[in-house]
Amino acid sequence: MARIEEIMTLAPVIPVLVIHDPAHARPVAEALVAGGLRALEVTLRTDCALEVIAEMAKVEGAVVGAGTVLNGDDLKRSVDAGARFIVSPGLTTGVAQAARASDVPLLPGTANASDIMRGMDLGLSHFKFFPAVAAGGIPALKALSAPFGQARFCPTGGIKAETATEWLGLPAVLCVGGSWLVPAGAPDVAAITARARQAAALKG
Ligand SMILES: O=C(O)C(=O)C[C@H](O)[C@H](O)COP(=O)(O)O
Repeated sequence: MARIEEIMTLAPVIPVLVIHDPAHARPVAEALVAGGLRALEVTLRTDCALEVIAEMAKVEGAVVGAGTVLNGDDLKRSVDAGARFIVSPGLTTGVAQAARASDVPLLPGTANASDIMRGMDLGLSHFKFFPAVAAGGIPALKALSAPFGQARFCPTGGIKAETATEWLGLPAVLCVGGSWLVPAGAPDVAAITARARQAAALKG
């Protein structure tokens, strides 16, 4: 099993997190883990993201990764902060090589057949499908995954609690990603845990 597959199968949903205050890191991670979601994607969209990764990595049961990783430097900084997996909106040779050099599992974004073929050339078989809804939704991923029998996906982008089940029903889909679990602002930990619990119980 590819190591990224172990992360993709910890739970049906990977929360995509945009955290603006390092003080929110631990309560958010604890609330998500309490609800049954262990793989947490902290996007490098905020200035404090690396600090957030380091804080969340201290939470028991959390498997913290970095998202919005755009190049090898982002990747190395994320791994140094404690990221145990890497998510990228796209797929570049630079990011793939940096992931191999750091020996960290990579979930790179793909949106078409050429992206997937380039990933396969780089030895990858597990991909994010991004932006999932805007790139054609379920019909697009069904059609795309047909020629690539071994490929497995984490669709992300535009997926919500109400639509996740349908995506999870596709045989090539191991999990979905989404930002709906943790809305912006001061964290309401009870609400986050409730949403996480609901997400963790989703079945394909
Ligand atoms: O930041 C990144 O690395 C991305 O690739 C984008 C995120 O995964 C999506 O923006 C999440 O999508 P929503 O669940 O629709 O908010």
